[in-house]
Amino acid sequence: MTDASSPSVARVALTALTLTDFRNYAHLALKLDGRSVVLVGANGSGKTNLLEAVSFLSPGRGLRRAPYDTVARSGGSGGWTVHAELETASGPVAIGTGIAPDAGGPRSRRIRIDGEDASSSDALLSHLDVVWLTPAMDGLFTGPAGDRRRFLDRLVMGLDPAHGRNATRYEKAVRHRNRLLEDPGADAGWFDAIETEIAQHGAAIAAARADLVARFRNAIDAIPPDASAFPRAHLALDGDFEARTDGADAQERAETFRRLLSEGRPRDRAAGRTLTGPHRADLVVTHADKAMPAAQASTGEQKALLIGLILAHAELIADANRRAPVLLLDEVAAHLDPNRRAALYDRLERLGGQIFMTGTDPILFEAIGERAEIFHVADGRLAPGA
Ligand SMILES: Nc1ncnc2c1ncn2[C@@H]1O[C@H](COP(=O)(O)OP(=O)(O)OP(=O)(O)O)[C@@H](O)[C@H]1O
Repeated sequence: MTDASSPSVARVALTALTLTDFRNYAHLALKLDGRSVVLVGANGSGKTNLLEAVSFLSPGRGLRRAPYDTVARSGGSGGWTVHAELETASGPVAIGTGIAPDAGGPRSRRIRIDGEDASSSDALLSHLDVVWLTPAMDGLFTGPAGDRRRFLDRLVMGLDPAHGRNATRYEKAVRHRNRLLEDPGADAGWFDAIETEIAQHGAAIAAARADLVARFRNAIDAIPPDASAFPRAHLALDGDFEARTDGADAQERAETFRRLLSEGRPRDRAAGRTLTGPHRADLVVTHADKAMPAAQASTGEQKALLIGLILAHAELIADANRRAPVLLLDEVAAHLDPNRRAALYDRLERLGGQIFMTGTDPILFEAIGERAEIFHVADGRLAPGA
């Protein structure tokens, strides 16, 4: 794999972060020197909340998948803001997001870039990529397929910003068809129209996912098995639609999907929902070094696999976008023995991006040395030093 810290990979770093009424932060004005950031503090002090604020600098609902109104501080105005100054290869960029106190619902947030309103949060991807790993992802390999699909779609979005928009349109069209399935008077022409739309978006989604899986495999296979402190993961897609369209080109995929939908109307009507398509796919993760399903690995192995997967993904983004992502690692260091921690910090240094890391004990971060700024977090406030 290309060493992401080569000069042609740009670095993006937050140099300031300002929060108002975000979770347990009434007001935070943080100046950063651009190095990585370590947050040390007791449980419930606000470490994950700060990472979550940074995750809102990318499209979507952040690392907790929280409805936008729920991150507003209890007892605050009802609105919230996150503002960041970025140092990028093309100069400084100011990014802001948030909701107003009277936003009236959880569905949308405002995005501002250099003082101008952006029409979509996808615009953030022009300036930075944010990748995260949190304890909430620990059950990814054994939990519901929907979690793995969402995870996969985030991976895809790191390389293909249009994917999120496609997925939203696709899901909307599938919901529309599901309503038609429940309507005994629904006209065949209405089905034809919505199925054509579903097939177009669905084929694009399946193609983008298949492309990510293939690129991921190439990147993973380029790492010699004993060259990483973390196990290597292989990804594969599993699903009825995926199996029937494996290797097909875009037009064949869309045509096959449209036919499957059309033929499946009686079955789907009986089920009350659309039973074929990318919304039913699963992401299969394998421990490549042991040729074993990730779901069968031990708890510690699953965590190590997940770390390896996220690192490989961050490296893939750096390689593809020629820009190292900002990486948020929540409570990762605590799971590693000192050798693996040191290996992690070295690999992060090679990645070349700004990393935000959390932990309850400063000893976890001793091996980082001068590569990071350390802050102590207590009760929604930050102070320099551990
Ligand atoms: N909307 C909100 N308004 C005010 N406080 C909130 C809000 N949401 C969460 N909190 C508070 O934030 C605190 C949790 O912060 P956070 O999850 O960042 O902790 P942490 O430092 O990561 O802890 P841990 O080490 O346990 O993961 C809790 O005390 C919680 O009550």
